[in-house]
Amino acid sequence: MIELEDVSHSYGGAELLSGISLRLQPGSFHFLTGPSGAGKTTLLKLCYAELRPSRGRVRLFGAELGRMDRDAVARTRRRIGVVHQDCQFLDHLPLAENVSLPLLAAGRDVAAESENLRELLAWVGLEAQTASLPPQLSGGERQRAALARAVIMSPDVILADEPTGNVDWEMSLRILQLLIELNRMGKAILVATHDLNLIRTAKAHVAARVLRIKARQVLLAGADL
Ligand SMILES: Nc1ncnc2c1ncn2[C@@H]1O[C@H](COP(=O)(O)OP(=O)(O)OP(=O)(O)O)[C@@H](O)[C@H]1O
Repeated sequence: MIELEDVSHSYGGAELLSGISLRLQPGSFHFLTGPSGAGKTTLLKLCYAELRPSRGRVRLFGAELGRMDRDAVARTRRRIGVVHQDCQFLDHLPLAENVSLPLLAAGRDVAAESENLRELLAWVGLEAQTASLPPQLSGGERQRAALARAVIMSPDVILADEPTGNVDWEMSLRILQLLIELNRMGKAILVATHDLNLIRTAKAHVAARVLRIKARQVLLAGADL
């Protein structure tokens, strides 16, 4: 679904990621870990074509990114749901409208999908907060809203950047459970996280691979994690 082949990325001439090869297949579950500043967010951005690599090839659903025009990239990105590290909501719009923004951006009839939206918000446990503005939400509520927004287009792949960054352990487990449910529906999941306890807990429930960024490379972590 998403394939990186010998990909490198530089910011301002300094190479951050070097010769990365990675393949996210349907139904796979990956964690991506590594020290702060190692390039986890950058790698996710390469996976959803927010960034183009300085070198190497990115293939999305079989099509080579370098050969896609802007429309094709936009269409392809709808198949990838992203949970951003800082959630990125529009603070003046109620939660339900924020979550349905991807539908609007794709030109879909939001009113016709209100039942799906209601079900999705119930699934993440936010049915009582639909009219709340983002600044009125707790960290855990924001993270679950970000997850709902990431999946509203029924993507095939979900990329989550520190989805449990600012929440307590109980809420981390709840968010993990939602990601595991999505994986059981057949979606490929990639979660960038610092939280090794979260990874260990997940591995008891799902066959997850752990990738670690070290010295500009991505390595498959051992079973000791
Ligand atoms: N647009 C940019 N221009 C220049 N440098 C950047 C840019 N984006 C990120 N960087 C730098 O690249 C490095 C990696 O950043 P990135 O956000 O990918 O790391 P990360 O592993 O996700 O970090 P964290 O765990 O702290 O979120 C950092 O040193 C950062 O300052």
